[in-house]
Amino acid sequence: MTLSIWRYAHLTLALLSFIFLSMASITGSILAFYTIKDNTSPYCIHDLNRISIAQTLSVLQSKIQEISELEINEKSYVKLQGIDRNGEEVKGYINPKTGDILGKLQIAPPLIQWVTSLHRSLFLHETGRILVGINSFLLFLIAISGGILVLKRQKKFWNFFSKIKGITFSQYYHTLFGRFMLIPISIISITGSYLCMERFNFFSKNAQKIINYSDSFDSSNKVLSYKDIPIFSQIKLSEVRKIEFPFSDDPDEYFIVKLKDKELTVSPLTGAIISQLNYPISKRLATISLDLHTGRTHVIWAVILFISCLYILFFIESGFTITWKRGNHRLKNKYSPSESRIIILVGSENGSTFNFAHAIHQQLISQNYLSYLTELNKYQVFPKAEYMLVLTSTYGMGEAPSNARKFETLVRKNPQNHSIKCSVLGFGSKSYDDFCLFAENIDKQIKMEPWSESILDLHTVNNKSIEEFVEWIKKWNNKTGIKLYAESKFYRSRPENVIKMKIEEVYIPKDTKETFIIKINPGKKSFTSGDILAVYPYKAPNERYYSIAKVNHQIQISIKYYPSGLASEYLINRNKGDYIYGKIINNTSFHFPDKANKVVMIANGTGIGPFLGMMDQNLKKIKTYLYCGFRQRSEIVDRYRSFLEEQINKGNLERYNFSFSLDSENKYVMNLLQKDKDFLVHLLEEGGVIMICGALRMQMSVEKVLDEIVFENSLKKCIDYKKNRQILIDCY
Ligand SMILES: Cc1cc2nc3c(=O)[nH]c(=O)nc-3n(C[C@H](O)[C@H](O)[C@H](O)COP(=O)(O)O)c2cc1C
Repeated sequence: MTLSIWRYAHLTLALLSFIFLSMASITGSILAFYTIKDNTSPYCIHDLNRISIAQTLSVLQSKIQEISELEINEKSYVKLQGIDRNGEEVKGYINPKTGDILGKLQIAPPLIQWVTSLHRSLFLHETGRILVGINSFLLFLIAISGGILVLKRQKKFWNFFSKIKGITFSQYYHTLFGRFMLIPISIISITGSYLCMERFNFFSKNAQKIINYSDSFDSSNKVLSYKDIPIFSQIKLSEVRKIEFPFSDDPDEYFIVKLKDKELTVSPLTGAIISQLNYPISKRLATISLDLHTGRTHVIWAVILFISCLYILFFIESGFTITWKRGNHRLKNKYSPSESRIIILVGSENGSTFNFAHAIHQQLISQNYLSYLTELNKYQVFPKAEYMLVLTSTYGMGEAPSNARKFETLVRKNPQNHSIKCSVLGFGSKSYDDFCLFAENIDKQIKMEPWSESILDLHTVNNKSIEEFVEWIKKWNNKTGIKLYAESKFYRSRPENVIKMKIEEVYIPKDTKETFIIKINPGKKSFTSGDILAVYPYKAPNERYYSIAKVNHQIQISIKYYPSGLASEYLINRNKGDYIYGKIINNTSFHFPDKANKVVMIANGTGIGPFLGMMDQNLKKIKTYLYCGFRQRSEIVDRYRSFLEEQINKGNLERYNFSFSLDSENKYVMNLLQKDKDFLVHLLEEGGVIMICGALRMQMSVEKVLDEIVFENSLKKCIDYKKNRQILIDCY
């Protein structure tokens, strides 16, 4: 329960501030990078803590006639203003040990000034600063809630940095890096918030303490040399912010020495401290905050800040990936809970248990079982249920995942009115003491219900083991007589680059479903006719390849239906609006040759599929001819025919010839080729291209015919034309 509260808090805070945080991280990383560059500049003096004010001033005395100001900035650059021995103005960075001028004063480049303003106030002045302050604080809360989530995940405080168990890629790295970045990100956010509050005078600035010392001097006193002023020998340059020098020998003129924590007024005649102004603690904290927030004082810290900014961007990305994956298991059911015979109830925090449940549900639906899939929290009375499958993970100290917390109460409140065959499958990790404890608890509870008929003992799956899951499938199949796939390979995770694609149309002819057409929207994925679509039925790793056509920016596939074929059975049972998983494979060796003078397309059956797209894409109006063999005249052949007529009207196709092997004509595509042999021979001689798509047997017969007719007229054979890419083949 508490895990979820923190998770929602973490997510809500991230949602509230992610735009700001993205901007702040990008600008922050640029500023940190600039600071790193600045901190490694030759003006930067690293051992200021070894040089006293007196040493530097004594060295400068020999070179500079009059010093008006010496300033040491946060990057440890020593800046001097004065007049040299030739009466020229000096304004630049110096080496405090030698007194040499290192270079002229610099200001930040305009881009950095622009980025700084954006980072500090979003160009919105005071309002912007308030927004920045609020979001900094939100970042702090995100870091804290994230830290608590890690603690909850690792269970014990001393396990905070131990191995992370049982989670997905994004979660693993989100947690792993989150632990290390917790401290720097907390510091960035606290200091950012503090600087905002300080800017708006949240803290008292009156806590200044002024101490006056009496100073006795007589008018005969001369200005002391720097080394004789005791405080100058005591204070190191690392302590100094600025020294303002007296304008003349006037006894009312003093050195103003501004240090990190106080300001001293020092008499040049006696060397005595005339007054001391202690800065309020809030100002000192503001300086420390600025040092920590900007990394201006230490290059290593600036590097850590730079890395932290980049990690904040990573956390935003990975955090949203985790959330998206969790939300990606929204349920779409074909049947209602009241009519369904098989009820699958899922308890899952991070979605992996849903993947197993989906695999079962989809198989049941495609075998025409009335299956209903929902979360354990949506438990209700299922009047027609025969089977109930409960798949659930365990979290925390044997607690329920968040979508299963109400289940125990709901079961008590909603007794089923007839007997249901139940079985519970627990998902967990043996690295936790309470392995699958929640599944165990609900298994006991369900078994006690009078309506439940337990058909299997509780079965557990450690670390999402597919083998252990399949063991359960086998047992369940045996008990129920229902045949779910009982091989591990069906449940392995999908290969890379597989995307979800929406089905736009499933065209099943009324006369025979031997061949059907499916249209799919691949989203933004680019492709062309002749490419291949690998389809993954039930998200299983077994893939089935189809040559695709691009028609109206959609994938169009002509599919031969095999009643027990995994993929064709799966696809014929999809509906418009369903999603399938697939991968588009670029098949350059079978793209339309748009530089050829003429193209002949030879196909049989569904091999016509990619050619339909190629002619539709024939914008250059290359003379194209189609020869295609079918078994018999049918509705789908008529559909092809009307598409081809359209293409002829558009000028994309010159002509087409069909043959029907089971008709009275009893002709094959090879017969069509024989008839047009002169045309084909000329076409090849003139550099035209022949493309062949369809069954392997047809390919072999076509090649044989081509060899015969070509051999009569030239010395070349198919193999030679294949080599110079005048014959292109995609057969299966
Ligand atoms: C924070 C956290 C706590 C977990 N606690 C337990 C536990 O107490 N017992 C257990 O058997 N498994 C535990 N697991 C492992 C999960 O139950 C296991 O990885 C499961 O397959 C996740 O399923 P899901 O992705 O559907 O949520 C825990 C995992 C995480 C990340």
